Amino acid sequence: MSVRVVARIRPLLDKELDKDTIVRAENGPDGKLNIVRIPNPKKEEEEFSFTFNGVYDMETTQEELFTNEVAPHIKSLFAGLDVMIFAYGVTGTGKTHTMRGGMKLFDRGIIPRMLSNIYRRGKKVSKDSGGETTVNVTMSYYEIYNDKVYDLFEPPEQRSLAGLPLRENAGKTVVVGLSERACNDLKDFEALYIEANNNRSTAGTKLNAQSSRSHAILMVKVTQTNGDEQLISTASAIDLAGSEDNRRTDNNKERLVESASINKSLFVLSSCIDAIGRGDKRIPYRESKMTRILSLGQNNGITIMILNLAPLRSYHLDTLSSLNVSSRAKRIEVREIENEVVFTQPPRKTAPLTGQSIQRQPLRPLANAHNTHVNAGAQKGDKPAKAFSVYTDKSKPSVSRSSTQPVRRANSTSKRTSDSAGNTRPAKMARHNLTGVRSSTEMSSSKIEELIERKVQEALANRALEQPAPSASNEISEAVQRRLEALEKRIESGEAEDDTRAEGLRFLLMAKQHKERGEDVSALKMYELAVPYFPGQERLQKKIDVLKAKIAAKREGTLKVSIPSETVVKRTLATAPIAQLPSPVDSLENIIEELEQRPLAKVRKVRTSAQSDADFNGSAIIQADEYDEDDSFSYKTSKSKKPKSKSAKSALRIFADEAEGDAPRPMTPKTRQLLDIVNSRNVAMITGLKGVGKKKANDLVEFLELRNEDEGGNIKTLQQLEAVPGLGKATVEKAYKGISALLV
Ligand SMILES: Nc1ncnc2c1ncn2[C@@H]1O[C@H](COP(=O)(O)OP(=O)(O)OP(=O)(O)O)[C@@H](O)[C@H]1O
Repeated sequence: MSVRVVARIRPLLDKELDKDTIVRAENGPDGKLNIVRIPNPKKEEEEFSFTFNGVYDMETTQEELFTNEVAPHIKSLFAGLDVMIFAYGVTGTGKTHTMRGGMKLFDRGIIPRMLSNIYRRGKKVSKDSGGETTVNVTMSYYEIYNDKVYDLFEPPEQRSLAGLPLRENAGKTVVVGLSERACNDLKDFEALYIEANNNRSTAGTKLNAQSSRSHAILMVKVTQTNGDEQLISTASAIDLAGSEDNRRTDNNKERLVESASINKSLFVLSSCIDAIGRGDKRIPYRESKMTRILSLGQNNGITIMILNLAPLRSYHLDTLSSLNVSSRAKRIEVREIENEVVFTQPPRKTAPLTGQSIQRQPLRPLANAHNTHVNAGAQKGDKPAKAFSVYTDKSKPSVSRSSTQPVRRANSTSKRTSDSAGNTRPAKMARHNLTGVRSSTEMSSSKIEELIERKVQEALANRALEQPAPSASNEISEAVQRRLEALEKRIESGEAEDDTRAEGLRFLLMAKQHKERGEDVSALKMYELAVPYFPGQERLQKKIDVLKAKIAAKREGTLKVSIPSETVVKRTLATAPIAQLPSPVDSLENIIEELEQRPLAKVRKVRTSAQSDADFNGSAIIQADEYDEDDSFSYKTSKSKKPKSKSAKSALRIFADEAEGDAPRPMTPKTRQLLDIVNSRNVAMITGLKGVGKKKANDLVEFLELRNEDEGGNIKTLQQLEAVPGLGKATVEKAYKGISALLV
């Protein structure tokens, strides 16, 4: 089954009533509303049309959207399928309104309605089983802000600056150290949801008075227990931050950096969608945390993408861009595989699923010691869970390691070694239709590859998880704690700036890679994303100008004639044959020219929204539950230097910052930049290093992933880098020398 992609056009806001609208919904040949039409920005008399699985026009109510798109899948959730719904679109187009909604009962968004529905269905399931099945609901809620993961149950002032790490386990992305809270009813949920939303990063921008500056991910885990059988499935609701054209937002520096991060992750998402569409072997999931978590095309269950659109002309080019991305997303296949029922021990009477028990470990030690942490947690059954799998519903025992489950697995208190060895693992009861899927004898080569890749990932993750837990855990925790504190102090005292520079450098690297591949539009985008990090950099600006000129010249020289996925419709008689009309992709290239012509707005002082997050009134949910008719529930770059000769002398100099004598010397900026890139674990960036190919980059990232955090996690010196298997001195030297070429 493919990702279901539906578009929702928001109504005009009061302040927009006199504005020109250009987006309209239309019936398809089957009589269903499933087409979005928008004029060609270059030729008003032509229209582009995009077909979706469903289109919701300005009049659509919250209830209609929920009833049509989400309610039918709650049954599937209880049948063991994971459900993921995410809202995508430009800033100010209604993503948060769609997912969270307003205060009034009728205005509630998908999330509160979904919870309401889950509780109702839970009661029904329990009733229908004569009380034998118990249903428990827990939730986790986190945001990805500036590419860092933060638990939304953690107030911002208590967050570790580094955020929570991600790990791959059993083919799924795991947020290590994320808390999971029990919410037995709507009242619990309401309290938790409001509390967490108050911790979300929002701010006022010119385009949206209360703009989400982060991607917010809500995970609702439904656990059904009947005797010693347990079925866990997860509903995820994701409110992505909106892409922004900073020439329209009047963003200040802080907003610009956020914006660059948002735009980068959304760019990576569209690159992933493109790569999946092309059938590439390598999908660039790892280039942003958001795409790692979404794992589009790798996840199982049901995936629904809601494309939010503003009908206004002022959004024209942005709207076209998001229509292009999302119309391609509907070709992504999602395996409709249910989670398996697993056997557990009978429920413990002392099960802690009451009230708002917090099922988490202190955050700080976790941030550095997650590998051993997870293991330790698995061995000490009485301790609260130390890690929560983002997609905890797979049947592997290691995944369901949260000791906070109302019912534990038969071996949840036993050692992980026996657990993961598989010999003593209790038999799983595969659901019949799952068996059907697995017993398929016709396995395509891509499926085999996928299977192998998954197995390798599992093996790697298990290896990481099975590293022996430290015996003197208290001592180590303290050591880790000290290191974290030192790290935080260093960050507070200015290293955060380095982080930011490294982020800017990342964009430059990606730009360079795109340029080398001849992808000029993408390269331009990356250079533009780098601008906020290197304000006033003339050379960067020159690169942008040269690329723009190149793109414009290319476009004029060879007008593309292909119309990839969608149709161009003439509204009036036009003389040009359809085949010669620019495709939507062409129009995207035109964006640049269009933007060039716009005057750069002066940076205005940005209002930080004084409004509290009062957009959601939980009591409305409770009220709703009572309604029967509610059926739902520069840095100063080292100036480009002349290439150094490959003399032994130069090699010595390269390593002089740490190699001479016993005491390490202070790190040179070039070394720091090289190590920043390496430690970013970003394959695309690492591949941008001179002399480092894809294989080396992948091996390096894998090495870093497996490296025990207690040994330092990151590579700290060039010598350590040299020692990485598969690299060696010559490669490191080459990469080091190539660094200056990457700088502007
Ligand atoms: N369907 C709708 N009906 C009524 N008002 C809406 C609708 N969709 C959006 N709005 C209003 O439009 C404004 C912007 O919506 P919202 O904050 O949800 O956008 P967003 O896409 O989440 O933006 P950002 O990416 O900046 O967070 C809000 O005032 C919201 O109440």
